[in-house]
Amino acid sequence: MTQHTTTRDGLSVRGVGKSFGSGGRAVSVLRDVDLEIADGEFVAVVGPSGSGKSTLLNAIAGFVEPDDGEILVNGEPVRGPGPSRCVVFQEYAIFPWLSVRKNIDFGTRLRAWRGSKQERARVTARYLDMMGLADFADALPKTLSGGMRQRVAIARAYAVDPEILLMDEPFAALDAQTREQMQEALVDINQRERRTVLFVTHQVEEAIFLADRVVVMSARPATVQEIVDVPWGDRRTHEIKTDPDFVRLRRRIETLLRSSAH
Ligand SMILES: Nc1ncnc2c1ncn2[C@@H]1O[C@H](COP(=O)(O)OP(=O)(O)OP(=O)(O)O)[C@@H](O)[C@H]1O
Repeated sequence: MTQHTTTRDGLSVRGVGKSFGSGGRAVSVLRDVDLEIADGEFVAVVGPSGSGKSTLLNAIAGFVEPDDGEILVNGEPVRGPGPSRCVVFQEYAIFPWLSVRKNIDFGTRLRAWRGSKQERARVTARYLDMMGLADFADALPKTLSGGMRQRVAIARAYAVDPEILLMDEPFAALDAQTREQMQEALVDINQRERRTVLFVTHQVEEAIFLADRVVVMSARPATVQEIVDVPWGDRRTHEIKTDPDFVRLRRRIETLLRSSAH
């Protein structure tokens, strides 16, 4: 990857390309992907199935090394996984042997914590409360529903306080009703603790409901087809999903996706 000297808050993805395999079997997955996400912005990524959304997220996380281009977090090139980025996966990536409280407390341990033990306990209690987990603080993950486990994963990710939160279809395994509750919980925590978030989803409705901007990827090799602004700021309750402006935006993005899938 080429070196870059620009320093800027947030995430810069510049000219990123990635292929898997070699020779005649090489599959080009990402091509010339450019994306700038400002500090504190919530950006959703949608695209046809198999287009490379997870590959882009994994490249930003540092799990996948791009062949071309560069990725910068606050001006620092990404060279592998690191504490500036924290990933929330579809599967519940929380420690099964730790209680809910200890899982979240682990998040506060991961940051370069300078406060006292009592302060750390207060921070953990705040995240337990924010994600509606206070009554389950001493429970083990196996005793919780899928939605509650994802609440723990999200609370822990916010407690880690990385520069960027990367969420890869975190609600895909949940039933429709739980998914809506989780969307609201995420809106709520993010309105209180504004973070830089990149959120990959299949659902256009979810993307518009959560994000400040929606990045529409093309079919493979994926590139950024269009970036759509979502104009309703913090006005995000489920009623908005039936608002004519919401429906219009959803249809527009769905049409873009249909036109790019081949
Ligand atoms: N490590 C890998 N080795 C080989 N091929 C891979 C690897 N990771 C991803 N791919 C391929 O890259 C393509 C894009 O995959 P990716 O998971 O990034 O797409 P996606 O848009 O997130 O898919 P979906 O919408 O189905 O979740 C797929 O064809 C996949 O098989």
